[in-house]
Amino acid sequence: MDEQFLDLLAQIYDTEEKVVTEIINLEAISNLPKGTEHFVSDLHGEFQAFQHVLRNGSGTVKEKIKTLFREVWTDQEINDFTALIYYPEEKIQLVKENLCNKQALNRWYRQTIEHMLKLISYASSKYTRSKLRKALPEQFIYIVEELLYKTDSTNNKDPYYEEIYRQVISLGQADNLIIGLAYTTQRLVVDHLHVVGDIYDRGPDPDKIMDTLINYHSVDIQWGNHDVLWIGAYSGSLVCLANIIRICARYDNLDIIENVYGINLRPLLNLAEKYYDDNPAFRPNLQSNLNRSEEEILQITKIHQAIAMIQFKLEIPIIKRRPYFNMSERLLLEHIDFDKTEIKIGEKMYPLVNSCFATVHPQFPEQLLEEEQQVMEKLLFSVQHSEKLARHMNFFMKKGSLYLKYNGNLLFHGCIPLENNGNMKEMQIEDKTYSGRKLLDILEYYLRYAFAHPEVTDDLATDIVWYIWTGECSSLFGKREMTTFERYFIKDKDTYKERKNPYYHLRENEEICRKILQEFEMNPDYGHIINGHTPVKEIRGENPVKANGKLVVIDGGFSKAYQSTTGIAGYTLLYNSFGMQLVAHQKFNSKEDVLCSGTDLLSIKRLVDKELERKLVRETNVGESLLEKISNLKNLLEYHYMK
Ligand SMILES: O=P(O)(O)OC[C@H]1O[C@](O)(COP(=O)(O)O)[C@@H](O)[C@@H]1O
Ligand SMILES: [Mn+2]
Repeated sequence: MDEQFLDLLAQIYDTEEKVVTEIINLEAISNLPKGTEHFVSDLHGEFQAFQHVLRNGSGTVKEKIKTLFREVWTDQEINDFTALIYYPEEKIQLVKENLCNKQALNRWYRQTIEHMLKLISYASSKYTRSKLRKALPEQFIYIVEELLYKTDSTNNKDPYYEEIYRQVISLGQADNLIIGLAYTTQRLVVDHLHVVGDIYDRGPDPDKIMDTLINYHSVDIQWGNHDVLWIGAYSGSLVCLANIIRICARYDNLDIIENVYGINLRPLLNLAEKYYDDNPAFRPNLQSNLNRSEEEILQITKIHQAIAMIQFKLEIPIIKRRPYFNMSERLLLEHIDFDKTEIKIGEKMYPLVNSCFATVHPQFPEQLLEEEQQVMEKLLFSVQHSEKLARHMNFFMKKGSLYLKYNGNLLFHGCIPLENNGNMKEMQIEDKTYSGRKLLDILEYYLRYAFAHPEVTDDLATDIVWYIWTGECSSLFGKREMTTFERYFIKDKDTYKERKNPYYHLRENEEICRKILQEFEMNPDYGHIINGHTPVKEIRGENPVKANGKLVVIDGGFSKAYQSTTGIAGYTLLYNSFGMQLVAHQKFNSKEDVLCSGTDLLSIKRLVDKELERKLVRETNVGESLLEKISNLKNLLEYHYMK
C-alpha cells in the first residue's frame, strides 16, 4: 500500500478511534438491504406526468401507506393521505377549506403529523440514522428526531412529546412541518434514480424536468438521441441546432427556445416571413391548452418551413465529408427534379407535395442563402450564451453517459448495433473500425470532445454528435434512416418506413442479451439490459420484458403524442432488495384529478426478477466502494496505529 496515500488518509482519520469507528460504521452500512433504484425513460418534456411518478415513487408510497394503515383506514382515508404525501401544499389547502373550525384543524394536524412520522419511520427502516437525517426538513430535524426515536417505555416523557406537538401547531408551524415530512417520504422511497434518455423534445417542459433532476438527491442519465441533439446544438453543431428548433416548431413549443432559454427567434421569423407561406405539412401539432390565434399558427408554420429547409441543406456537406457515415441515400435535395417537383428515391420517382423550396438553388442545393447563414450564426451565438441552457447542458455532461453499468445491470437508451447474425456491427470512423462497447466508448469520447470545443462547428467530433442523433450505428438511434423529409413532402407512406437495426428484434433472444452483457464485462447470469427509445405497443400485445427476463424496455409513452400507439402512459422500473418490478402507468390527467378524486391512476406491477436472497448494500456499486474504503482503513490501522 502506498505510504503517501496512507499518510494522507491519516490526516482525516487522525486517531485510532476515528479509524475504528469508521470501519464499524461502513461494515454495518454494507450489511443493510440495498436501496431502491427507480428507472424512467422517454420523458419528452412531460414534466407534470414525470413529477407525479417521482412523487409517488411508481406506487411505492401508496404501497407503504397501505401496509401500515390498511387494517384501520377506509380506501378514502388511504387516498386522502396518499394525496397529501404527493401534493402536500395543495392538499393542506383543500383540508382547510373543508374543515369547519380551528379545533378540528388542530386535531387533524396532530393526527396527521403522527401518521406521517409512522410512515417515515417505516420507509426509513432500512437506512442509517444519518441518511434519514439528511432527508429530513432542515429546520425541524431536532423535533422530528425526538418524536421518531421515542424510547421511553415508562411513559415519563409523554407530556414532553405532547408539548412538542402542541407547540408546533400553536406556533403556526404545522403546515411547514407536514410539507417537509411529505417531501422526506418521497425522497426516502427512492434511493437512486436512472433516467434512460430522451428528456427533451415533443412535450412542453423539458427545462422543468432538468431543474428537478439537478435538485434530485441521487441521479444518473443515459442520454437519448433527443438529448444529444440539444447537446450538439450547444456544442456548435448547426444541423443539430436546426433540428431542435424544427421539432419545437412542429410541436408548438417555440416558447422553450424563446422564453425559457432566451434565444431570439426574430431573425429567423423575418427570414420565414420573406420566403414562406401557409403549408399544411408544416402546421404545428397544437398543444391543447394553448389558444393560438390563426396569425400565430401561420407564423409558426413559416418558421417551421424555414428551419426545416436549413436543416436539409446543412445535412449535405456533412454526409459528403464523412463517407463512412454511410448516409449518401439521404442527400435528398440533390435528387429533386425542381421543374417537375419530383424526387427520385431508390429507383422510384415520387411527386413532391407541400413543397417550399424557394431558397434552394437547384444546382447547389446545399448552399445556404446569405440570410440563412446569418440567421444560423445569430441563433448559435444566442444558444451558446444562454445561461440556463449552459446549466442544463453542463448537468447532462456531469451526470450523463451513453451507457452505464450499475449494480450488475446495463443501461442504454436505444440499441447495441448488431448484424443480422447477432454479431456486433462495425462502424468505420476515419481509418479505424469499432463495434460493441468500443464503438459506444469512441462515440462518447467524440461527444465530450465536441462539448469541450464549442467554437469548432465542422470537425469530426461535432459531426459525430449529429450522427449519434440519426446514424444507423448510433446506439441511441439505430435505424437505417430518419425519414423526416419524406413525411413532409411525399404522400406515399411506404417511404416513411425507418428500417430498424436487427438488435430491435434480436433482443427477444436470451443468448443475444447474454452476449451483449459479456461484451460489457458483466455477469450474464445476474445482469439485465434496460432500454428506452422504442415505444412498447402494449395495445398490440407487445411485452416490455424480453429474452426470458434479461431485457426490459421501459418506453411506454410518457409522451402524449405516442400514447395512442402504446395504449398506456409509460413504464417505470423499480429495483429494490427483493428484486425488480415493472410498473405500467395509466394516463396522467392532472394533479387536480389526484387531489379531488384522491385516486391515483396507477400502475399494474409485474415481477421481472426476484432475488433469491435479499440483496445487501455490499453487493452493489456503492457497496463495492465501501468495501474498498474499509480495506484502506484497515491498512491504515495496521500501518499507523498498530506498530
Ligand atoms: O413523430 P415525430 O416527432 O415527427 O418524430 C419522428 C421521428 O422521431 C424518431 O422516432 C426519433 O425519436 P424517438 O427517439 O423519440 O423515437 C425518428 O425515428 C422519427 O423519424
Ligand atoms: Mn429515443
